[in-house]
Amino acid sequence: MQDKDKVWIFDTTLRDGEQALKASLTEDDKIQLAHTISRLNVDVMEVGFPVSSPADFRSVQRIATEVKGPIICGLARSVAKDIEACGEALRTAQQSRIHTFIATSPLHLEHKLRMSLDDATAMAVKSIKLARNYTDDVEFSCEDAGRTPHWDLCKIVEQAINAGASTINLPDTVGFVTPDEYAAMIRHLMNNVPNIDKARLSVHCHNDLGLAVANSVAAVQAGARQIECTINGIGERAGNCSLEEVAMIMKMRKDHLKVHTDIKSEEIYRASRQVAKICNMPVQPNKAIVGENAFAHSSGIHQDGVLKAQNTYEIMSPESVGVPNNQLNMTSRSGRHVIEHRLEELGYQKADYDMDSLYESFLALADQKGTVYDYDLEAMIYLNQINDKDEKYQLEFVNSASNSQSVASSTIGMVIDGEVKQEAATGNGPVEASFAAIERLTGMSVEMIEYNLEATGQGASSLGQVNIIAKYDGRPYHGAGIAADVVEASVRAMIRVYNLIYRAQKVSDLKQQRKAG
Ligand SMILES: CC(=O)SCCNC(=O)CCNC(=O)[C@H](O)C(C)(C)COP(=O)(O)OP(=O)(O)OC[C@H]1O[C@@H](n2cnc3c(N)ncnc32)[C@H](O)[C@@H]1OP(=O)(O)O
Ligand SMILES: CC(C)C(=O)C(=O)O
Repeated sequence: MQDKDKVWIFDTTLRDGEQALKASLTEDDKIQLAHTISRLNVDVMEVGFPVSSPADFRSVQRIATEVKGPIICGLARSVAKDIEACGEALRTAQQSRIHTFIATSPLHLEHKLRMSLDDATAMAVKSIKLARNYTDDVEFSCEDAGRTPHWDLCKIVEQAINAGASTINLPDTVGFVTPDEYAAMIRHLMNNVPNIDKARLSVHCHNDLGLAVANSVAAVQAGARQIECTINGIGERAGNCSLEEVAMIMKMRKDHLKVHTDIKSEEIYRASRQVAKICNMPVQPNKAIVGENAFAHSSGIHQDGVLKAQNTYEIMSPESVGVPNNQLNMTSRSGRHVIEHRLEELGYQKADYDMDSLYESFLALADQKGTVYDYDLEAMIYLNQINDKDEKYQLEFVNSASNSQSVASSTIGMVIDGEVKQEAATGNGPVEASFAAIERLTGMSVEMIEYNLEATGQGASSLGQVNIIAKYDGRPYHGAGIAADVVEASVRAMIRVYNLIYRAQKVSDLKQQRKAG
């Protein structure tokens, strides 16, 4: 018995998503991503366009052999050689689908394909029949359906279903239509194609006007039961409908939409991080569901609300999408409640500090540097003021050398407690060599958690900004450095980290003394 309220999730991260990447993914990258996507419990996974290159053919073939669970799908134009390559690449899959397509809009027919709708229909029918020799599961897409007259869609879709297609996809290829128009198109087909009950209707939306998710939801409300989407919304141009967003909309608004998916939402965050990393496509911080700020609260009124009842400002729990916890960022927009809460978590009682004066120092520091971290809070309690000018470690000079034929070397000069000292070290690159020299100078070794380099400005006047998160004794420290030279910017960021560690050690000594006394 078919579950009429289930919306199939068709992931196309490795096909449409991959089309948008600057650097190609290796076969191993694709296998790794395919396993991750299958853990999400998607229904179908489109993993490539086998005819397009020998490497794509091989990776589809490997995924078909190695990845179990979802239906493995490949894309093919409505031409015999594409279908044959696709069928061959998918041969070893437990369940396979051939997805074939042809454009149907007057614009694409006239200028791109240079043929009539009847000719395109004949090619589609022939291809679907050929595809059925390889698998019973054939999907047909009317490319640019969003700009195709509805009655034209009806004609080709009816014939495609008669030829053996069991999924009919109506893509808004260029992200042009609005949700009400898209819903009307779905309804038109449902009401006017006589054999429509023999196929599942699918949607594939692009995000050129930022409507991919809204259009997909509108189509589901109108009766579509498959959404094509990608993790983090990656894809051609402005991308595709984002998998995590539609999956969570269906989950969080089941009360209203009355449909569901089989997505294991707790796997979303891991998948998003992996796609961002392997595809080298960072996620914008304010991206819904998976952005760095999606579960971060930065203003006092929100933080106070969340501390009193999490759902005041969180419509879903971070754990439900696999994010370990929410974040209460301490900034100049924070209030006293969150500071008190954080200090309580760190083991402090109200009697340990005077909130009014602490809050004053907090605001001054937050205005100056943005985010205030735990070690800053503790330093405010134990040290009357945080004066960055007389820090323990100060950079005197960086002298690094690197070339493509040998290891890099670096000599760092630092003023430590007023005395100039220098050390040299080697490494795989000048940054690594510099960090090794700093380690020698300070006698302390840190564990690098994150290293981020960004260029600010353009051309000759551009600056490198380096942000580092490094752990020492189990605690993360954040350092930033800016300089025209990226090695120097890295060194400055790392020295900042060492100064914070030194300050935290001083605080810890004072803590011990206070306890003892
Ligand atoms: C909307 C989408 O995302 S569709 C998928 C887009 N993905 C890709 O294009 C990635 C894979 N593509 C490729 O590797 C190559 O473009 C190939 C192998 C498919 C074709 O390469 P080439 O033969 O060199 O052709 P090229 O890409 O320059 O042009 C496309 C040809 O396919 C035709 N074509 C386009 N779509 C279709 C279709 N659905 N069915 C049949 N023919 C089509 C075009 O009209 C053009 O034909 P022409 O050479 O007779 O003018
Ligand atoms: C091939 C189809 C499904 C497509 O990618 C599009 O129309 O955007």
